[in-house]
Amino acid sequence: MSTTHSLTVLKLGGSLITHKDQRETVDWNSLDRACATIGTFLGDLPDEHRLIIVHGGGSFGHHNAAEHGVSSTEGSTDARALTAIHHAMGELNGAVLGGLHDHGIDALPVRPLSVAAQDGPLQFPTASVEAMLDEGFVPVTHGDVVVDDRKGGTILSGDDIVVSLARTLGADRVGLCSTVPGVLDDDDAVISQVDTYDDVASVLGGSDATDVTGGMAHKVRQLLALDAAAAIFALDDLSQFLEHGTAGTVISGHDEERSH
Ligand SMILES: Nc1ncnc2c1ncn2[C@@H]1O[C@H](COP(=O)(O)OP(=O)(O)OP(=O)(O)O)[C@@H](O)[C@H]1O
Ligand SMILES: C=C(C)CCOP(=O)(O)O
Repeated sequence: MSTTHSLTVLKLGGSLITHKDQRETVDWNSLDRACATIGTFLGDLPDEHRLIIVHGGGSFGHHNAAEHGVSSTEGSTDARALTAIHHAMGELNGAVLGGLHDHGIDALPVRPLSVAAQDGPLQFPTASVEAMLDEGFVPVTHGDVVVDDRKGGTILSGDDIVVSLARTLGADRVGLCSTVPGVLDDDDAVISQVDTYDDVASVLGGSDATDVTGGMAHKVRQLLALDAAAAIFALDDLSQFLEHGTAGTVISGHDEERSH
């Protein structure tokens, strides 16, 4: 892909676009607000700016995966169960695509189970994503089931896909939009910058809701392993992130040793 294009990888968190504590329930209001904000931004964009959207599982993926005992570390060889989890993620992907289309965004689905493999490191081929970007589409991919070396199928977090795509395609901006305004300290104040995992290890937890991929601690670990600066923020700051590339908590630096 030509390096003259600026690329943003944005994750819409499952906590944001679903009611994570209610099985398979889309948060239509938040989803529509996010899509409207993205639509406004893309409407103002010069042609050379490109966007990839990744979404999480929320009450679609995590509930299904937990019921079947599948997580990012616990695999299953039950094809019916793995298909059910993948199917639930497809329903949520359809809702996200619909919301984006409603706001004039030329979004197309990319289903990870069909293209990715967890063979030690994640293998996520990008030919289809790059072709979509080249043709002016917005690829929309998501956390999913992935076939994992010697484990059957495990759960691939959208956060891992963000990092993989950002690294492979050399993203300029990386953002995770969730329900929290950033990484919070013990007093619930937003920590503006994180440079090492140890800086924030004591305040990091999982997710308040059912979550099989590790919640906030996993996000920070993953983003620290990325060369590009990344941001974690809430919906109110989505517009600022899209326009300026920073919002909420900025995670910077290549803290690879501590990120594994
Ligand atoms: N120090 C912290 N600061 C902010 N949130 C934290 C912290 N520690 C744990 N959390 C939890 O992390 C959650 C966000 O992670 P979660 O994985 O639910 O987000 P998401 O990406 O929107 O959802 P999904 O994983 O379904 O895509 C918050 O709702 C909060 O419960
Ligand atoms: C639980 C499934 C299937 C996807 C998890 O993706 P995440 O919500 O980004 O961690």
